[in-house]
Amino acid sequence: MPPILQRLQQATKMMSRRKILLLVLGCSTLSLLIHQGAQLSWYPKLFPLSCPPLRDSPPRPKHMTVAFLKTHKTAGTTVQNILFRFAERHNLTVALPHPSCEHQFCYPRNFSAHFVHPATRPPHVLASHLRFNRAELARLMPPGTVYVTILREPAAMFESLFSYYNQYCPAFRRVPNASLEAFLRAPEAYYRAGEHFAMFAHNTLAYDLGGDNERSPRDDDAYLAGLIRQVEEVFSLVMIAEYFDESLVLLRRLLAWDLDDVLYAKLNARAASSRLAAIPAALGRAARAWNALDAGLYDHFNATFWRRVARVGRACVEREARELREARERLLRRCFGAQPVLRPATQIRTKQLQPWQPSRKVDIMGYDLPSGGAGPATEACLKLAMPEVQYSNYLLRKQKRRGGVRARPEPVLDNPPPRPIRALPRAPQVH
Ligand SMILES: Nc1ncnc2c1ncn2[C@@H]1O[C@H](COP(=O)(O)OS(=O)(=O)O)[C@@H](OP(=O)(O)O)[C@H]1O
Repeated sequence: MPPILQRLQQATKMMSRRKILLLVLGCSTLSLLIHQGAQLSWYPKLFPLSCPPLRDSPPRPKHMTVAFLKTHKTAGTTVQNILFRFAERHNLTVALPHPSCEHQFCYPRNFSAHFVHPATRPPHVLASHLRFNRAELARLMPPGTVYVTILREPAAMFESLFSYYNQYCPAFRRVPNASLEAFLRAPEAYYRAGEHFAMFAHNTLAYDLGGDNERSPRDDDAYLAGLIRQVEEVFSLVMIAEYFDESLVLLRRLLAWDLDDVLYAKLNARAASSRLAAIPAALGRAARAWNALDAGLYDHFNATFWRRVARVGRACVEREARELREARERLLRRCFGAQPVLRPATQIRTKQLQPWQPSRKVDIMGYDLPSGGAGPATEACLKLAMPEVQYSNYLLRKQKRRGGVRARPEPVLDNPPPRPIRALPRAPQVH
């Protein structure tokens, strides 16, 4: 072979060896990245890949006293269910409303410790609807109680309130064709401050937090600032419904709980047919303008939420949220079958799992146990999907038995609330 051809052949061999070498190098780097859990993340390399250790030295025990302010239509029932199950697993006492308050602490009245059933005092955990009253809660809850609440984007929240309370709230009932658009075009035409359940139609978050829902930040921005300050003084964590899993990561870190302690099934969700698929931008703006106090609260606490996430490490929070979602999916499959689906109450055979229905026009969904609920994990699965009304009744019965007050007559409240919102679930229609 002529020398020029020999040199060419050698050069080609060198090239392919270099290519192979490069290929091997590339593959091993990729597999290293995947095995380290970096998973080609979009986060800049500055963020830590693992979370800072949760447990301090000496290890912090799980925090056992929690007061959760359950605001309306903000995913609060799902959080309440997490807390109820935690309380049961750890043999804690849950504060529950006196029967004449229904399943809420005599909402919409200002909370009073008198609304708490005596068999559920002194409590470790409180998670039922109430209108916040700092002094009365401090009187009820043990020192060191951690206060937590949750907010939701005001336009989405208002759409949910409008649909859910359509038959209860006179301001909504007056609107022709139950049209959210008509209401938001001229809210003053339908709304009367001070009438029964008016708080469901105007700045519900501010009302639940103990504020004056008729104040407008446009006329009085100091009021909003003062309300924010009060919330910050009391609440160690304000969760955000849109970032539910991230909120649970912060919650479990705050309370030194395990990730398993905050697994959940989504509760109290409306069927797709009972909700607006998307809120048009103009409607969203109108909802925020009408609920300007709530919008101000949400914007502030949404910003502080993300600052807090950044302090823990955004990549770390996202990673834990991902772990939580994976564990939650496994749990749902174990409990509700290979393809766990939310179903309307009419398709739920297990009575204890039928969610309360606010009206014939709104479908609230729930889970059902497969094959009539046979299997070892049944009890835990039942509780995981148990709606608020059934779970509150169950806990009250259990705690009364524990306290030995079964035979005693219920103490009567001198001034019970006007009308309960939640009675028993609507009976399912048989097809
Ligand atoms: N995990 C999670 N993440 C995001 N959103 C969730 C979650 N769980 C419940 N939801 C939604 O929260 C709405 C029900 O809120 P509440 O349980 O607080 O309602 S209530 O005031 O107790 O009646 C209800 O909203 P709408 O469906 O828009 O009405 C639920 O779908």
